[in-house]
Amino acid sequence: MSLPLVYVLTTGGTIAGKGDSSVRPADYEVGLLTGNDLVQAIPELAQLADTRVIEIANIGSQDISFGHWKKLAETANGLLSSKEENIAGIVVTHGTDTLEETAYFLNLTMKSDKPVVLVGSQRPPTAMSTDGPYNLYSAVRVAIQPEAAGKGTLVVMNEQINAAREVVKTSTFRLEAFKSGDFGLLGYVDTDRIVFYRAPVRRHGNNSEFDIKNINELPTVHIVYSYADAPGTPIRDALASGAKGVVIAGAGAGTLSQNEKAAVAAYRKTGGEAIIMRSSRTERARH
Ligand SMILES: NC(=O)C[C@H](N)C(=O)O
Repeated sequence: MSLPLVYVLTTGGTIAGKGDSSVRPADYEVGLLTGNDLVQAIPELAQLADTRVIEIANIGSQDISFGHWKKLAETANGLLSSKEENIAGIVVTHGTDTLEETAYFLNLTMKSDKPVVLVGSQRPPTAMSTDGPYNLYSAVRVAIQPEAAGKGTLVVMNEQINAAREVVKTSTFRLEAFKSGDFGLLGYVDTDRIVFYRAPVRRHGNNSEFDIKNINELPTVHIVYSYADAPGTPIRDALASGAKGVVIAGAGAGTLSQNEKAAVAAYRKTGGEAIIMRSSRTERARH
């Protein structure tokens, strides 16, 4: 019997990093190992799946841009709808710093219910007790799991499965880096089985909001973080730079300082058309 086919799309990050010392897991450079290096370092994968690698980039995830997202989304959609190859699922390796943003972008643009699983690591493969290879092995296990289909883009790290719509990085260096706030994780990757406890019901997969083919650029939207007595300068500068929108992460339920309110009011008087949204910096804003 043939093994399920999984494409591994690689973008870089710590999971593809290299350091000089195995006992200093935070000292390394990202993006030095190729996609093939990552897969070949895990011979056990050959018993699980037929894995094929496509390198999208090899960079730190702070440098991921819209161009990478477009290429990732189009590549993944193309592969998943292929008539020639029966693909079980897709794994995307990624730096953890902005992994949640790429995961959410794919959640909004995938046109297939087959699993798309993002994975990264907190320690490079050269570190003692690296989490990279086991996270990647776990991600491939989830990508070939029939139950993982229809749950939107997933993030698998540290034996946990989270939904792209909800997950955020909550720790700079600890292995349990990703959490899904109020909603919690979707399931676990255990050694003997993969267990799901819940499924996201918001739009994704075949029913996702956007068609990437029609999107060639994203409007510039600045995010301004508010605090007590915050000046209005960042809001004024963002609007003066021609941004299409400004999202203010206000305090509490979205309150602004006097200076920020004045900056917004002054802009309104100019008749400018930028959209200004008040959001909240609290961790548990109304969803
Ligand atoms: N753990 C990581 O992958 C962090 C790294 N700076 C990145 O996001 O590329």
